[in-house]
Amino acid sequence: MANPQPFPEVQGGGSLILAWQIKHKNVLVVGGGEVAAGRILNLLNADARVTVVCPSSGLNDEVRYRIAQNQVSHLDRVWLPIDLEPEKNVAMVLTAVDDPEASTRIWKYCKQMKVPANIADVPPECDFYFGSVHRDGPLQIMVSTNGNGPRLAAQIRRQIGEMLPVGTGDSIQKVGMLRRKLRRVAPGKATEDISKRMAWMSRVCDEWATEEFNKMDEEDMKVLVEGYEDNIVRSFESIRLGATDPDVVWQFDGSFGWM
Ligand SMILES: C[C@@]1(CC(=O)O)C2=NC(=C\c3[nH]c(c(CCC(=O)O)c3CC(=O)O)Cc3[nH]c(c(CC(=O)O)c3CCC(=O)O)/C=C3\N/C(=C\2)[C@@H](CCC(=O)O)[C@]3(C)CC(=O)O)/[C@H]1CCC(=O)O
Ligand SMILES: NC(=O)c1ccc[n+]([C@@H]2O[C@H](COP(=O)([O-])OP(=O)(O)OC[C@H]3O[C@@H](n4cnc5c(N)ncnc54)[C@H](O)[C@@H]3O)[C@@H](O)[C@H]2O)c1
Repeated sequence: MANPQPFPEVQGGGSLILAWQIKHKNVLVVGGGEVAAGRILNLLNADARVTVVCPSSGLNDEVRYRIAQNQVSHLDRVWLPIDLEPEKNVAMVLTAVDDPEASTRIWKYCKQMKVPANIADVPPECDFYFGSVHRDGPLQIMVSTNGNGPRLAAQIRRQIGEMLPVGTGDSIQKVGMLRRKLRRVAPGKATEDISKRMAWMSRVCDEWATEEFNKMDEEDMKVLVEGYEDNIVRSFESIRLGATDPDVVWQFDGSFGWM
């Protein structure tokens, strides 16, 4: 039966998928094996400040490399409650250890100290799950199966990645540059300024193809933003052809380019 309400239907049982801004915050990773190595890479990609607590004898090559490169700090021992002292300002704990009792101890202590934690492999001891992430510059797509099939999540993530046109990340980067340029040109903070900026930017995103953003250079951006005050969104084609009327895509001058 069709949904009688005009509002989206609630589908409980999912996760709240967010993009956690962990940049420059302290994260404690317990364990230094293969799973820890994957988690550390995710954290470094998000500019977190990472401390790994793990006896040297247990480090795998990748974690050892991150430590040697000073990409992460290292405590050469097993986890201790002092690792979560309030002055250490730990924003998040990730454990990837092969000792379930230690894992549960760490989880309970994290709850006592009110620090969000993920205990790899133990869903009931996770404030949040990891997902499989496709990364292309500023673009991140996370696939979660909500604990049903992590390996399938990785397969789906690969399929999604293969579907996307080459250069999608670069196109998004350009949109980011355009939005920053627009806010420099029109920095207003009043509600009507924000509404106008958002409406114009939404039109640009709807009217321009992703590949056109990819090709857009500094000069194109400048010309496009010049239309902002008058609420004009010129097409990529008209900008490249140098036409001034936004509705005139191309005016034939009879020259076929010979004059
Ligand atoms: C996505 C990914 C991210 C990452 O880890 O970074 C991730 N697991 C990955 C791989 C993977 N994990 C496991 C296998 C072996 C094959 C298999 O069992 O399927 C493989 C495949 C492999 O190794 O190839 C074993 C496993 N995993 C969990 C349990 C416990 C359980 O299910 O109860 C068991 C043991 C089951 C048992 O005892 O038999 C639990 C979790 N694993 C999650 C995330 C969370 C749910 C995410 C979701 O559902 O989408 C959740 C709930 C908690 C968490 O850990 O955050 C990463 C792929 C990254 C990538 O490659 O892109
Ligand atoms: N969720 C997932 O994606 C996923 C996938 C595969 C495995 N796992 C599970 O994650 C855990 C880790 O897997 P792995 O392959 O990295 O194992 P691993 O054996 O390679 O690494 C375990 C690490 O934990 C360290 N360690 C053990 N006790 C410790 C303690 N008290 N304090 C600090 N460090 C300690 C060891 O020295 C070692 O570095 C296992 O429980 C595994 O079953 C999870």
